[in-house]
Amino acid sequence: MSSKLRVATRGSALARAQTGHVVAALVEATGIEVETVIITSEGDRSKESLASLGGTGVFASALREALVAGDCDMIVHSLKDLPTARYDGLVIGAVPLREDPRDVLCARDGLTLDELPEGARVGTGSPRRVAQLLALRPDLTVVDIRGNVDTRLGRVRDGDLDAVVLASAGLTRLDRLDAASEIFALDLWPTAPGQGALAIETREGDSIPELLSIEHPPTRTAVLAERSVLAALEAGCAAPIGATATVSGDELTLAATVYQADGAVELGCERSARLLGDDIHVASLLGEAVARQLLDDGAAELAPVGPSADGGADPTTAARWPGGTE
Ligand SMILES: NCc1[nH]cc(CCC(=O)O)c1CC(=O)O
Repeated sequence: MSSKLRVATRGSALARAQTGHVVAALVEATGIEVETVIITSEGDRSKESLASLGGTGVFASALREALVAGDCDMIVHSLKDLPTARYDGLVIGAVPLREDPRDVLCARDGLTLDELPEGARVGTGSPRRVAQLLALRPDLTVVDIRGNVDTRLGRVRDGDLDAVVLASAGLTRLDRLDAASEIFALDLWPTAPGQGALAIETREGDSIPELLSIEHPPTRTAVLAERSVLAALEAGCAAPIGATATVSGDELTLAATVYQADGAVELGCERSARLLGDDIHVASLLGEAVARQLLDDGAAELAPVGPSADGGADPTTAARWPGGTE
């Protein structure tokens, strides 16, 4: 690799902030020179729903094409937005220490979920968050919203919504965690596989030793277990699934929950495994075991997951499951 690294990112404030943190850490640890390249994708430009743009990966594909073409050496992604399927010729070159994986409520007047008035309007574009909100507060009016973090917070500030649900990690990276009025505990409110974590994607076969300085193996192991559930359920980033894994000593624990779209029914499964050398292998096996248990318990009947879910082409599935994303 040349002595200068070119790091690509989406242009949103959140993407630029998280890339800035990665670049600062790389420079501080290794002294290497880093250039940041901003790439605008169809997902950033379009106001269409993400499902109509092709769903999973609309943000990642323009960046990945640039990486494959050699226009940059690495990409900084939000791990939860990265499709689980392998992309030919690319690998996850580093996974840094994860930020807080929890979701938060950002409500007017500092209100908590319990304190929101009956029928309050709460914005989110994520089917998981819709189901979680309705499971706890079936009376709420959930409003499908898109846009960056600032736009979403603006709709509460302007009085158009009573609250929005956002990731703590994104707010922290934008220095806006002050907008949070309640933090949801993970055992009550598991979040998206990979939430709070970043993925540094590189070309397979490239050697970039500087990345070792920001790699955090327990985070890689945990997010791999979470993503392995998603992959084994054959679900995408828009599926109403929460998954949370933690590494404590040599023990990996994974809890996953699949929701019915309206939050009226949910299925959970939690398992642990000992990490004995090949962490990556253990993590993917644990994810598969949890997914198999969820399918045995009827996950495919609750949500469009598993081999019978064909990506929304079935009109009954599409009707049950409005497009959206995390
Ligand atoms: N798809 C949007 C997105 N992708 C990553 C984050 C937050 C940061 C993270 O989870 O790493 C967000 C915003 C949100 O969900 O509130």
